[in-house]
Amino acid sequence: MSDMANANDGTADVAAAANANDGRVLDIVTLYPRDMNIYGDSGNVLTVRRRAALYGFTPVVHNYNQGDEWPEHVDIVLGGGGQDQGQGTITDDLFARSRQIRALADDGCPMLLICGMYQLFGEYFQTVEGDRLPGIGVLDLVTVGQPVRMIGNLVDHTEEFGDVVGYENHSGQTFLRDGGRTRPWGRVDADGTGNNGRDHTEGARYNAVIGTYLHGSVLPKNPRVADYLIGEAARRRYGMERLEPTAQGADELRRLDDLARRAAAVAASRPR
Ligand SMILES: NC(=O)CC[C@H](N)C(=O)O
Repeated sequence: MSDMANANDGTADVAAAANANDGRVLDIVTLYPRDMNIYGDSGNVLTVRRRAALYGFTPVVHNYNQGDEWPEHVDIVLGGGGQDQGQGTITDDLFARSRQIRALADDGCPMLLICGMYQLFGEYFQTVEGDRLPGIGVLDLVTVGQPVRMIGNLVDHTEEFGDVVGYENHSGQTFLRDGGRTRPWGRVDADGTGNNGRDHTEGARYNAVIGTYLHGSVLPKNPRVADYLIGEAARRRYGMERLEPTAQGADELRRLDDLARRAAAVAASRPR
C-alpha cells in the first residue's frame, strides 16, 4: 500500500532525488485554484510537480488564492481557466499582485497561463455582456467576448515544441498588439480557432511566459512543455544548464512520455 501511495504522489522520487540533485526545492505557485481551474487545468500542476521530482527536485506547490500570502520564492507560475464569473472574482487580488508578477515575468520566471488566466495576463478581457475586466499587462494583447463559443480539440503548431495538443473552450477572442513584445505561441489549421478564429494564431509568448487556450490538461499530453518550464526554473534559480533524471526517474519519464504521445495522438485525431 505504501508503494502505491509513493508511486502516485511522487514521494519516492523525492527521496531518490536526494542523491541525484540534492533535492533542490522548486517553488511552484498555482494562481487562484479555487476560482480558476476548469477542464482539468489542475493536471498541469500535478504534471510539473511529478516531473520535477523525477528530475531530482523537491517540488513545493503553493496554492495562492485571494488574500493569501505571496510565497517568498517563486520558480514557476501556473494559472488555469475560469468562467467569466470566476475571472471577475479574482481580478482585484490579481491586480494587487500585478507588480510582483510583472517583475517575475521580466526576470525570466517561467509561467504557463491557460485561457481565463491567459486573458487576464493581457490588457483586458471584455465579456460578451460588455463588462471590461482589467488585465495585468504582462502580455500585449486584448480579449473581447463574442456570442459563439470556440470549442474543440486543437493542434497548435509551435516552432519551439512542435505540435502541442489540447482542448479549447472560450468565448473570448484574443488579439495580439502589433509591434508589441509578445508574439504568438503557434498557429492553428483552418479547423481550429485558437486566439480568435481569424488570424490562425494560438497563444502568446513573452520571455519564459506562455499563454494559451489549451486545456485538456495540456501538460500531461505535452510533457516537453512541462520540461521547458522546469528547465527554465532550474536555470534561473540554480544556474543549471540541463535537466537530469534521477536513476528511478528515467524509466518513469519514458513511460509517461509514451502515454503522453498516445494521448496526444488520440486527441489530434478527433479535432472537433
Ligand atoms: N475556458 C476559459 O477559461 C474561459 C475563459 C473566458 N471565460 C471565456 O469564455 O473566454
